[in-house]
Amino acid sequence: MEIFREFTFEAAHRLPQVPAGHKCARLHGHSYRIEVHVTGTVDPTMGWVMDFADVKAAVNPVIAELDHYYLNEVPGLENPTSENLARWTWDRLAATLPLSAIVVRETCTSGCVYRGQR
Ligand SMILES: Nc1nc2c(c(=O)[nH]1)N=C([C@H](O)[C@H](O)COP(=O)(O)OP(=O)(O)OP(=O)(O)O)CN2
Ligand SMILES: [Zn+2]
Repeated sequence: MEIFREFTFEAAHRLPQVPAGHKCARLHGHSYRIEVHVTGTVDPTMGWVMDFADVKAAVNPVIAELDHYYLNEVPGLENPTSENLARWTWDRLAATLPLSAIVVRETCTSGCVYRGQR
């Protein structure tokens, strides 16, 4: 079974590798949404994989490193694409949660899904 919790944060970024004149080379911001997906068996007594509150407690410190920051200045996010942000988030959480996917939504219509190594 897989459960997920969504987290939101606001941040600024620019994409340093895009060609000159690309709109994403300019400083701009997003209301990011990140889904953290966790997998496991359903405990027969509790009826859940894990308490959503425990997912929240594990993820909130990571979100705090991103919220209202300029992502390009966050170590490891010098090129803060959705893909790199998903991988960065996975790497921060993989030791503490049984992750199955990280979903990053940069806009209402664009994002990525990352399923890393466990
Ligand atoms: N594969 C990726 N492509 C792009 C990324 C990315 O992280 N991974 N990021 C961007 C920009 O950050 C951009 O701000 C978001 O892209 P886009 O969907 O083009 O945003 P818009 O809301 O401006 O889209 P429109 O539908 O054109 O208005 C670009 N590409
Ligand atoms: Zn952007």
